[in-house]
Amino acid sequence: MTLHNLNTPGDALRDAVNLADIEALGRAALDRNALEYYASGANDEHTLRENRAAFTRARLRPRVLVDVSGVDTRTSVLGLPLSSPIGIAPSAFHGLAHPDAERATARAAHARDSVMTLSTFSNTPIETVGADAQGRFWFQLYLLRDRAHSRAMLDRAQAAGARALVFTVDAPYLGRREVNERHRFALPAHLGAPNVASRDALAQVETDSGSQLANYFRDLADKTFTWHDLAWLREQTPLPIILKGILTAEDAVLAAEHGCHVWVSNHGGRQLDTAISSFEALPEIVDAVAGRSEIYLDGGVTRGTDVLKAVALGARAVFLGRAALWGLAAAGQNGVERTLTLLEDEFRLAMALCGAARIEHLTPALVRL
Ligand SMILES: Cc1cc2nc3c(=O)[nH]c(=O)nc-3n(C[C@H](O)[C@H](O)[C@H](O)COP(=O)(O)O)c2cc1C
Ligand SMILES: CCCCC(=O)C(=O)O
Repeated sequence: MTLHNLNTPGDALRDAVNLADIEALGRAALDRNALEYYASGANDEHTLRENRAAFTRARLRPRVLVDVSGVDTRTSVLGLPLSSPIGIAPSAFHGLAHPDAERATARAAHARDSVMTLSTFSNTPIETVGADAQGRFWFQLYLLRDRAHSRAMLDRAQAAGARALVFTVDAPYLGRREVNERHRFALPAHLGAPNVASRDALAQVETDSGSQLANYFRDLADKTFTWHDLAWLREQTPLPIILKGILTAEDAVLAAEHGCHVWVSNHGGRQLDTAISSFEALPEIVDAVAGRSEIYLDGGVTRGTDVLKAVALGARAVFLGRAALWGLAAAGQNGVERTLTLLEDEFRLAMALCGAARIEHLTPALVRL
């Protein structure tokens, strides 16, 4: 196994005491093109900031004099055991962060008993990542206008050991990340999107105006898909389906009625600016789903107390978008592992200080919104 530690000395990674320290290391390792792609949100980035602010506003109501000599953070998602309710959200193009790209992320997820969600737009083919993740991965689908191609990706994902299909529903078009428009974000020539297109096809995408990615995605993605079409998707794969990008009780009810699990997300503030934070959307969704489906959340999770608050309010697990990317940029597999470990340790301590020794003890009474 190659371990590239290109930019961050091992000491600096070891000395990182929180995810903000790792973010600083990750940012320092990236060039402007990659950094702006990872960091940006849509338009004025209100939702991007609000995802964090909402967690901070919520206050904890800790219980005391509980035996917390042994705190157990373990849980499961769709039957897959996890060391803690922390997974990795799908993000495109891990090759911008590190030469080991998605392979490093997958190995980290496996090593830490977590789960990685592999983006349709990975720089590494599904099969390679599947081998590294050893069953600890879900596949994220962007439905392409070419349905046969979409179907083929689902078959490949299942054959590679994916345990669920994460169907992203908040991005018929990409949101406008203005800094990417201004600086014409483009995928470097050495990286491809092998699940989706040949390098030649990518090279032909117009780069003279705006973000190459937004231009490319506009032609590729299916924008016609509705709730009625979910029956079609259901027929294409036996995997459990998770709808990623749900923000309202109304849509959560529809998701549950269609037999889907619910991933509460505003895409890290990259799609509809001023959309509600995922943490604030969570309670009405938990109420509406009423136990019919599993509920996950992403957006702004960087502290153990964030994990605790989301789980207390009914999320089965939370997922890391940028936090995982900063770890990957900082030090490849080691960096992602360190990110997961630090957050899990913070979560364990937060549980202990809340008087909760088991995941089942995390209830809404611990949180004042
Ligand atoms: C650089 C980047 C690329 C992303 N690519 C995808 C993607 O390919 N598919 C997808 O469903 N979501 C994608 N997302 C959204 C993430 O899955 C997730 O919803 C979001 O990053 C969570 O917010 P956080 O970054 O604050 O943790 C991407 C996010 C970022 C930052
Ligand atoms: C065409 C890849 C889209 C990736 C994505 O979802 C994002 O940049 O937020």
